[in-house]
Amino acid sequence: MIGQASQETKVAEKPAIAVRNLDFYYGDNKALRNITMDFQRRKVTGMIGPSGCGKSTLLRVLNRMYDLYPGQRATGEVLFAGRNVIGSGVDINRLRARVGMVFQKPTPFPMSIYDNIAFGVKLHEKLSRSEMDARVEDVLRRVALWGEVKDRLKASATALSGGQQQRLCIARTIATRPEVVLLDEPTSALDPVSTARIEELLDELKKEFTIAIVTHNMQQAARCADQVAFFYLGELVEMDSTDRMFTAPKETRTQDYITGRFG
Ligand SMILES: Nc1ncnc2c1ncn2[C@@H]1O[C@H](COP(=O)(O)OP(=O)(O)OP(=O)(O)O)[C@@H](O)[C@H]1O
Repeated sequence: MIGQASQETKVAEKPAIAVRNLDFYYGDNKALRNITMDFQRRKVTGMIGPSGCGKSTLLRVLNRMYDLYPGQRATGEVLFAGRNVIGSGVDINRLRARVGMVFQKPTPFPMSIYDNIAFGVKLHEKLSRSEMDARVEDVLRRVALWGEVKDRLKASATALSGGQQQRLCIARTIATRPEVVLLDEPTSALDPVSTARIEELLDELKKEFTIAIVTHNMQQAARCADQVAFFYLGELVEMDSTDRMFTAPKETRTQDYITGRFG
C-alpha cells in the first residue's frame, strides 16, 4: 500500500518541462507542429524519429538556442520553472545554464580541461579558488573522468580522446548545476566503449537531472530512456513508457519505425 502511494506521488509530480501547442518555423518552413508533451522530472526522455522530423529543433527550442538565428521563431508554450521560456522577458543566459545542452560532436573550448569547466561557472557564480577546484573535481568525478585527467588539468582539452571530450562536455554542462540536460545524439561520433560509458553516465545523472536525449539508435533509446517520444514530419506521433513504445506501440508509423521498416 505504501509502495502504491509513493508510486502515485511520483506520477503526480509536476513535469520539469511542459510543452504545449508548440509550433516552430525556419522562415516559412514549419518544422514543428502543435507539439504537446511533458519531460518528467529526473527521468530520461528519448526522442526518436527519421532524419528531418524535428527532434533537434525541439531540443533547440527548450533552451532557446534558436534565438541566435534570425528568421527562426516558436509559438505556443514551453513551461519551465513557472514561466513560458519562449515568451518575452526571459534571461536567456540564465535559462541556458538551467537547461544545459550537449551536442553531437564533442565541442570542448580551446582551453585547459580545468578552464573548460570553470569558464561557464564563472559566468553565473562567484566562487573562491578552492570552491572552484572542488566544483571541477566533483563534476569530473561524476562523469568518471577524474582518474584520467587529475594530473593534467592544465593541459588542453582538445588533446583528449573523442569519448573523453564528450564526458568533459557533459561535466561542463552539469557544472553550472542545471535542472535539465539536453543531449543531441551525444554518442554518434563515439566508439562503442565510449558510448557505453556515456550511457552508464546517463543512468547516474538522471538521479539528479531531467534528461532529454535525441538518438537514432533504437537500442540506445531502449537502454537509456524511461519514456520515448516518436516524431514524424514535425509532429509528435506517440509518446509512452519505453517498455510500451517498444513492445506495444499504438501507432503503425511508430511500429514501422522502431522495427526498421523506414527511416
Ligand atoms: N537552419 C535551418 N534552416 C531551415 N530549415 C531547417 C534548419 N534546420 C533544420 N531545418 C529543417 O527543419 C526540419 C527539422 O529538422 P531537424 O534538424 O530538427 O530534424 P532532426 O529530426 O533532428 O533530423 P536529424 O535526425 O537528421 O538530425 C527539417 O525539415 C529541416 O530541413
